[in-house]
Amino acid sequence: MKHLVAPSILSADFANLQRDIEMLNKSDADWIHVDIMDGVFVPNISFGFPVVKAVKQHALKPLDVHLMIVDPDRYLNEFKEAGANNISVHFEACIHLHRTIQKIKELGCRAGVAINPHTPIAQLSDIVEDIDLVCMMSVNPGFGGQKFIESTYRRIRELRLLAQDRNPNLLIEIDGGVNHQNSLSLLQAGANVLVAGNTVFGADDQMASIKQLKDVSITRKAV
Ligand SMILES: O=C(CO)[C@H](O)[C@H](O)COP(=O)(O)O
Repeated sequence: MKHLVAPSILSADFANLQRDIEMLNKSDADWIHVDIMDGVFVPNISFGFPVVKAVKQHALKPLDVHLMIVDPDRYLNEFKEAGANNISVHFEACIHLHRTIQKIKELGCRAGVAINPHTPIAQLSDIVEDIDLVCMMSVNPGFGGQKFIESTYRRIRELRLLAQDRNPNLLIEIDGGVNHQNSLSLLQAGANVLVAGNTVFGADDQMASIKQLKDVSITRKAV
């Protein structure tokens, strides 16, 4: 399968959000990545339901919602109603992760688990067959524009190996510090979804930057 590109609107111009969503509609982007931060799970607050609903009104592409919030079960219905197509919850924020994943699926969304850079990949061993995607953090969550953490390559390979028997179609999404220098290596390691904030919205030609991420082509290495 051709990899997917999901620009993160955390780096968009919030004063011109409709313009930026319309740019994404016309671009080669596959999903629109939407970061929700509560100021508790991460040291930053982004935006909530009214903004997600407003984005949904203009978006022609699926909303890939990444919940960086504690106890996300409280808000799954609301995010579905606001327009989420994919919902990822943090491994570190869920006490009953299996139940949370079942709930996301019952809502008709793709179910994802996001994992912090310090959390061992092996912790996903007993949930990997129940999920559609892993949002692998390649920075510490909370802010756009951070430096990519190099151990991510090893972690992608480890996750691909873990998933190969139990969920070979698992989507491995890399979130944080993705750019035109590391995109090929990430795909070669086994990722198949690239999230990019600053690389897209910080570019002079944003649509060209998305196209460049989308056009990376690989011969996949055996894991
Ligand atoms: O989840 C996130 C931060 O917690 C963002 O999606 C991520 O940082 C993307 O921004 P950039 O590509 O600029 O690093």
